[in-house]
Amino acid sequence: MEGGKLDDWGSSLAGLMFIWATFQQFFPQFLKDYVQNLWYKLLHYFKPTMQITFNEFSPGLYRRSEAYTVIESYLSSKSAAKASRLRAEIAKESKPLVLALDDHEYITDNFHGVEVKWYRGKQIPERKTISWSPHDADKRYYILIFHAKYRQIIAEKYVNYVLEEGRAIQVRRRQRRLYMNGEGDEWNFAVFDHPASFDTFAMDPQRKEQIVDDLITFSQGKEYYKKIGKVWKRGYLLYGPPGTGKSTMIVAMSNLLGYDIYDLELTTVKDNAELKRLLINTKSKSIMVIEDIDCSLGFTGKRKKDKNRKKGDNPMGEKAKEKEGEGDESKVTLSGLLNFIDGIWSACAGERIVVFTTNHVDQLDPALIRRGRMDMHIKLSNCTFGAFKVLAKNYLDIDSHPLFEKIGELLEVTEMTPADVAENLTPKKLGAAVETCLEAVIHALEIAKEARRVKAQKEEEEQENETETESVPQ
Ligand SMILES: Nc1ncnc2c1ncn2[C@@H]1O[C@H](COP(=O)(O)OP(=O)(O)OP(=O)(O)O)[C@@H](O)[C@H]1O
Ligand SMILES: [Mg+2]
Repeated sequence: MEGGKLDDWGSSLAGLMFIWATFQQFFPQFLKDYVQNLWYKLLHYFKPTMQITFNEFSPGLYRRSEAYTVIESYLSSKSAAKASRLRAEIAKESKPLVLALDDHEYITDNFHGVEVKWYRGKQIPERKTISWSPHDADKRYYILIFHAKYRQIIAEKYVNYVLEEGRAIQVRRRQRRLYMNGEGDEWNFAVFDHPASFDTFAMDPQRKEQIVDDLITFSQGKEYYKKIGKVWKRGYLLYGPPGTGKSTMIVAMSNLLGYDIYDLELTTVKDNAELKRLLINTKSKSIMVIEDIDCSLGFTGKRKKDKNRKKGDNPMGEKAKEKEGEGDESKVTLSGLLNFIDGIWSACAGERIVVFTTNHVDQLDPALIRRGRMDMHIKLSNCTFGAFKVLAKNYLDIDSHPLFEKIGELLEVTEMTPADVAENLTPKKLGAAVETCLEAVIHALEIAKEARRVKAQKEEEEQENETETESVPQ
């Protein structure tokens, strides 16, 4: 038989098989098995196809198979455009419906020019008694059908591609979680839906772009990290005065990459062993956050080389020293924390970001923030004119205004955090005019400018007094 004819026959048979699959539930099991076997033999004779089945439940396992759920997510992204019968599901509260392939339906997909077919089947077990076991429920499966000559590319590359894409879709759709450590080595979590994003984050646009690029490069760097032999993780140190957006940026990072956040409260961690157990209990695609690292804990033990430090030479600053005196609330040591960040155990869940925040970067032990541990140091500063424009767009939906010039001038000579500017931009009455909000910012900036002038004058006077006292002979 000619190749083309053979293919036509094969396609017709494949079509018949799908019709059979739709009605098979009305026939006894032995007949179903027999017909199915015959079908595949005939199909293979006319068109040398291959197929891979992915079952919903693997024998002996009560959980749905991961491959099945990942394939389901992948196919749902294709189904809306290609399949004719769809199921509608709600993936996340207040999010649009997800359309997925219906039972006994198939769609085609294309991978580098190779056409494959996916079929979603359902097996209905013969029920004699009522049962709650998932093993006795309808069992579904996906069959991937392709021409035998593409065996290598499909089995080796396409299947992996589908699994990776499917996982990425799952991450985008899932509800983000904010984990907190409580008693012992358990994490408690809350579902997390914070709207902060890099689009609305106020900072110098170029620096912002660098940070976003860095994060995206990291999240797509699986192969790169493997190639250079490094654990797939990256550290960011966010530092700057209170109210400059450190915590907000962490949320923006999580929303950008779809990662969960683990907010680690070091002061409640008993010792290094507990810290290690907490680490093991985390999942990948996450951001591990330690806020205010400078006052998170007083280290009761130090790394060997630290033993020679003089008393009072505590690397973690005054607050840490106070804590050290408070007894043995937490016995986590600096070396315990360093191990946590990049010891052998840190590799237990790849694709992880570690973020430290601090208001006093100069008080941190250099070992803690050296490159390799904290790869990118991000300084968050008082509001610049560029940052103000982002806030004005967020809060008042304006790109320009005659009052902008005055605000720009004032921002150059005085300091105000983005948090304060944002508060002044917030309309205090429903329907408040844009001018009123901008004038509130100008007013606040003028007060800050005056306060700064008075402070500078006072300092100058004090200095003059000191100089005079020094020059008066005793
Ligand atoms: N750069 C910014 N862009 C947009 N909003 C900001 C920015 N900085 C601060 N804000 C606003 O100010 C509020 C306080 O900011 P945030 O809590 O992120 O500051 P922080 O640097 O973490 O302060 P702290 O050091 O006190 O923890 C946020 O709710 C946010 O709305
Ligand atoms: Mg904060």
